[in-house]
Amino acid sequence: MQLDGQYEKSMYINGLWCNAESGNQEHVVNPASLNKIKAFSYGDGADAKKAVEAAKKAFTDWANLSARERSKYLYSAYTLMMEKQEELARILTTEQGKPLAEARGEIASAASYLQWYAEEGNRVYGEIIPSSNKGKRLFVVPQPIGVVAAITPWNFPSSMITRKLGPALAAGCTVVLKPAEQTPLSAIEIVKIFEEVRLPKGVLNLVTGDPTSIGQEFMSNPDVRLITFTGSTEVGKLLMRGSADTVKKLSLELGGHAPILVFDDSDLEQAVKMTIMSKFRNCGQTCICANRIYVQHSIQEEFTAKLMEQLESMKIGEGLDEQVNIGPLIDENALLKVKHQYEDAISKGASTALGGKVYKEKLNGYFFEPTVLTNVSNQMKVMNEETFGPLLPIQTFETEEEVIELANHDRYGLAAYLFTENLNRAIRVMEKLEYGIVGINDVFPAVAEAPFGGIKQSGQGKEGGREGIMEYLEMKYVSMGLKR
Ligand SMILES: NC(=O)C1=CN([C@@H]2O[C@H](COP(=O)(O)OP(=O)(O)OC[C@H]3O[C@@H](n4cnc5c(N)ncnc54)[C@H](OP(=O)(O)O)[C@@H]3O)[C@@H](O)[C@H]2O)C=CC1
Ligand SMILES: O=C(O)CCCC(=O)O
Repeated sequence: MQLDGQYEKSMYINGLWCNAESGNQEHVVNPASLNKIKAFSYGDGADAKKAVEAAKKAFTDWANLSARERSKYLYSAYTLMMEKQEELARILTTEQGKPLAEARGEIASAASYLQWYAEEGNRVYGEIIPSSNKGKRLFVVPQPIGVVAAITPWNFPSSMITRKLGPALAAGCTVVLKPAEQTPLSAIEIVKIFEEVRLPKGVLNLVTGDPTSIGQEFMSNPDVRLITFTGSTEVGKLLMRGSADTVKKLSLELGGHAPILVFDDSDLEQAVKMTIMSKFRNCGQTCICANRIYVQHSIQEEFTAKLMEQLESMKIGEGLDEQVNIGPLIDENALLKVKHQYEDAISKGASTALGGKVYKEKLNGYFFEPTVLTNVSNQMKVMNEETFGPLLPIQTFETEEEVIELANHDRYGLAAYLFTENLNRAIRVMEKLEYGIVGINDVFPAVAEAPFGGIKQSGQGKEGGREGIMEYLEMKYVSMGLKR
């Protein structure tokens, strides 16, 4: 795809690229330069309805293929995606802003979900239950749930899509995808890959446009049997409420507010390095990003000094520049949210150890300096709300019990991390953390082969791993009377 400001037909319904029925269009904006890079179709509920009809029509044939046959399409899509890694990474960086090295990593990660589910689709087993009645046989038969509506965010415009498409298609479901309006280009490219591997028409459909109207159609249409969503907790709740009337299954990957616990018996070099990687990758816009850092009091000075030393060398700028390691935030609202949390913390007594300003040097985009706050307390917004930006607050603690309490005192429960070299402490603390994912001396838990997902207001359901495909399956129970 040439990012040349031209118009891109971005709706793919029943195997055909098309415009929105309304004829409306919007632009994709590069968050680093604020240049308009491409126009795309801005559809609504009417387009979503057509897409659901197409997905419904395609369902029976797709579900009736053998898992092996479905797997071939996924495996070919994986191979093609890896062949196009560089091209796709550049598109991703241009519309989303993350540094190119991270974008390349995201494409590889996105492809890995297609590869892994191409394999896992072949291992969807049923069950035979020993019956208490000699005259009966009891079975459980897994079957695809039906038409799936997938709503995805802008922070990982490729991998959040394939994390849903991989297991859904492998299970035998058909899909209508609605990507974020900031990043439709990566979604278009993924659909083109499936078109190129000749996925049967209607199995994968794409609608771009008005989230409220498209979301309304997904929620009210009885033919949509599952909504799988990654995004904010607020929209997740709205989808839950709106899906009540049609009693849909929901798989929700929502906000997070991850704590990092650094104990005095940790490998400090490793803890500092990984804290930086967790907090500043994707400019802090990752739902499992470290949001609050708790450092044991006795090592706080040394930890902060080492952290600052490493942060000084970070380069802010446009992600296509290979030297850059911090790109822009996605839009103005995201920038204002970070600024607001920073000002709130300062007004309540925090000190700025580094950064603190909107970054404008020769750049038009939504840049904020990597920022470190010390003298931080529980009353500050940054310790209570998801930041989604490059703001790193450090609070100290004295005891294990105290920091577990601080970490768990939250409405979110997605990911938490701890650094310690003490095996007993690692297990003890891990077991007490009320989170769906715990990283011990590790901040990169998201892999295709493991179940990713939150508890509390961070969502329900899992993506990745054996559990990930279960979201897309119904377990049909069969009770059979036996004649002898
Ligand atoms: N868990 C995660 O990975 C993510 C968490 N977030 C959190 O959410 C905050 C806000 O980000 P934002 O992009 O606004 O997140 P949203 O939850 O608004 O967006 C995520 C997806 O939901 C869609 N959407 C928005 N409103 C509706 C609706 N009424 N019905 C159906 N779909 C809808 C969006 O479409 P559209 O783009 O067209 O608005 C997008 O595709 C972030 O600052 C962050 O805290 C955000 C993104 C990802
Ligand atoms: O922000 C998310 O929802 C997923 C993180 C993906 C990753 O770590 O690669």
